[in-house]
Amino acid sequence: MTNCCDHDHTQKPTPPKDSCCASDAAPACCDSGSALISQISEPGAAHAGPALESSTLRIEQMCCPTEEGLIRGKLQQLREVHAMQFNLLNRTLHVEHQAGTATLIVKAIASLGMQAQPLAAETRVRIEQMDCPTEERLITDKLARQPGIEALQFNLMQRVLTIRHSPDALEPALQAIRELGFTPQLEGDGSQPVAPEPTEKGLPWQLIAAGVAAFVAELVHFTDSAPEWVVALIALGAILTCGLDVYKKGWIALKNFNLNINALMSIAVTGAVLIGQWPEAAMVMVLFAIAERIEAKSLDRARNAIRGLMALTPEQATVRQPDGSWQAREVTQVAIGSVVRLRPGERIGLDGLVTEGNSTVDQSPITGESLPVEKSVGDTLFAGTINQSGALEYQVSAAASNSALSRIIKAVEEAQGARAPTQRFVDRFARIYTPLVFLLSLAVAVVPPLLMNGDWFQWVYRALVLLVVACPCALVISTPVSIVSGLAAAARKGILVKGGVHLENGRHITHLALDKTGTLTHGKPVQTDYKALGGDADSYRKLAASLAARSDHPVSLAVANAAQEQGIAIEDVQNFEALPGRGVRGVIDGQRYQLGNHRLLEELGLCTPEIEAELDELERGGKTVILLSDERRALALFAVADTLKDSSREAIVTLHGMGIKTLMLTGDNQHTAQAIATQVGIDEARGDLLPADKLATVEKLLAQKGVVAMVGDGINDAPALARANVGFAMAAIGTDTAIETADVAIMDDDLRKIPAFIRLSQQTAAILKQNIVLALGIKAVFLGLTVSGHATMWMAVFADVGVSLLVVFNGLRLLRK
Ligand SMILES: Nc1ncnc2c1ncn2[C@@H]1O[C@H](COP(=O)(O)OP(=O)(O)OP(=O)(O)O)[C@@H](O)[C@H]1O
Ligand SMILES: [Cu+]
Repeated sequence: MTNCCDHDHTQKPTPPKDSCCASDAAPACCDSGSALISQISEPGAAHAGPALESSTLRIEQMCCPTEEGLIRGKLQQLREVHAMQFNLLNRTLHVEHQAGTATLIVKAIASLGMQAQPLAAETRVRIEQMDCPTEERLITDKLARQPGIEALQFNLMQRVLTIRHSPDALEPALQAIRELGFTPQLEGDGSQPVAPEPTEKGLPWQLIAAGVAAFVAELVHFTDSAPEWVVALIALGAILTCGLDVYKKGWIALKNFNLNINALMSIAVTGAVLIGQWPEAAMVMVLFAIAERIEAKSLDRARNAIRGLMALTPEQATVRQPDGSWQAREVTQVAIGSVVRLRPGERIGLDGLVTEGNSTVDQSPITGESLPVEKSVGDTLFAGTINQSGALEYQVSAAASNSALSRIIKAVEEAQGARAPTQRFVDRFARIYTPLVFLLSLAVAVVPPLLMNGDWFQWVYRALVLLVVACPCALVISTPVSIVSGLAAAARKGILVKGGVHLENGRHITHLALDKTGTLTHGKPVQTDYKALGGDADSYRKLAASLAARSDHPVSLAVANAAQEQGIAIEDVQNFEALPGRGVRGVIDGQRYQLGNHRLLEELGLCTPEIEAELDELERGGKTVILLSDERRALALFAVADTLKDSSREAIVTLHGMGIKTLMLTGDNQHTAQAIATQVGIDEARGDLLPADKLATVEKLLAQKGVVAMVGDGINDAPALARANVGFAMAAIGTDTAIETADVAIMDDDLRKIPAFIRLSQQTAAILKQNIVLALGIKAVFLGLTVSGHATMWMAVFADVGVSLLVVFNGLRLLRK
């Protein structure tokens, strides 16, 4: 049988080749700065009760922001739509909406003359009773036979099952889950923080009473102070007090031909009763119940490590009322656009833009970087961070459920659901292991008495002990606990890892390709040289500034800023166009001008040897040069220089120490690229690359059997990032594109987080290995002890519990890394 959970759930989006925004011949609407993915959310609907569903629609005709605007406007009018996320690169739209309203949305889009094809609906179902891997197996088997179910993704940590299904397959699936004795609940808005419910498994008094009863039964039996039927009665009381639930679950599993721990325990305890071992049966059941409880408790700790971040946002914010007074409001009730006041030292409740005041903010809860960041009018604030010295006022830019922090938490929780390779291995192993041990114990019970004249009682007893040993719980739980702890530890450092796979792959990285602008450098170049190539220097400067002011490319920004500082007024530009990888062009006063790099000048056929010599000298100094030209000749040149981040050098040294080869990929020219590469100590520099060339370079490295990671800013590097084995996005905080497209999002712009991530990946791998060896080793020892008759049943339960706890605590160690 093919199990739908064996798929790799972390497939990267591969952008279609003909996408208009990724190709070099991009239309004017697709300047390099325009985000390919954007998100909105309706403030009011964020905490409304009804169950939500999310659908991914593919809209072929949607390839430019204009169509996005159209659809956005239309869907915003629908009350059923809660949030939408456009991905122009893949031409998909991800909508969160009220359950069952997908067709309504498709119709609304059709009314705009566009066809929306539902890829699949995704529903998050919370199943409180699902907290052991064995239950997951039960559900997988049952649902795999249902039509219309495309994929299942279990997150045992959150007890959430995400079902990808065709629109009408949800109800039958829920019904099937109910038949297994579970109560599925449709999850509301997944981004809303839900207080984790405490795990209650049989009230403690029941456990205590059962424990006392089991102990008394053992005592009475041992001292022979009452007839055997009294012992049996007390033991039965103990078994029923704490074991009914186990029997119920065990029965459901058996009915579905599944041997989970509950089924094994039920058989073992029943078997012990049948051969008259009453006190032992009671003891085993009590120990098992206690073990389950402890294990659930420690799993809660891992489960809450992420939610703990959520606790960072205060519940209230001080909001300005229409009459100008200030009042404390629940953050979930604050609408986008409201103005909020912050006292010094106060935690920030919502994302927003500063409208008044100056202060510093401790952003470490999100970025892991404790150095305070200066904030003044126009700067972005993030929910969960801490205002320090001054008072601030800010305008709310996102609903509480859609803040950067909420999205980070949501992404990490989703990452937990995706199976890491080790976990897939362990799951497959457990699937063979349990039936195998079950068969072995059958053989142990039957073969020696029949063929070797063994004692029936003795061998049946040994077989029952084996059944207890057969429980794979410790093995199965060890992996997710370690991975989740690793993900949480990373999140605390400001590294958002989008799946256990990446955490496992990180340590294998052999090559790291780095983007230059904004990754190695600050991405804020400053104009250093200006030279008119004959003619009117002042008017050329004005023309260049007018063109540059229209672009948000860092090189243009540098030229525009320099002009502004010198008080140069800018002129109107018609037919403005961005030429990706080259520059910009437009018409001023009826004359066409271009402002761009050497490549552009060559393509226009306006380059001369004199210009080339000029360029050569500036570029060797690590400067980037762009030229202003009209239809006939180059008019002026502008050189800008970017500064290296202090952290870049250190990060590269550490990476080299780890044996990783570094390679710089940039759209800038080869000379500048080489100059900067030498400054930071990078192995190799490749310049003059168009976005498609970056992708090709990554592919070439992949073909050479390297494990290639790429780090970039996630906008024009998106295709290369997606193609690399591990794609890192820098400075991801606040940009949806980066969080969406990257495998690993670095919240601030500190390159040293990459070696930190690799180290964490190594530590996680070590702990995974230890756990598997521990779990299997102790089982093997017990297998031997049992068959040779040295182990009792309660010792087996004890060992089983012991290993489970051991691997869980070993996994939780990662939280402290
Ligand atoms: N809008 C623009 N304004 C001015 N120059 C531009 C513009 N777009 C591209 N250029 C020129 O083309 C070169 C390549 O641009 P591209 O955006 O591909 O890479 P980059 O951002 O400079 O570098 P990196 O690839 O490291 O991010 C730039 O260095 C710049 O000289
Ligand atoms: Cu040239």
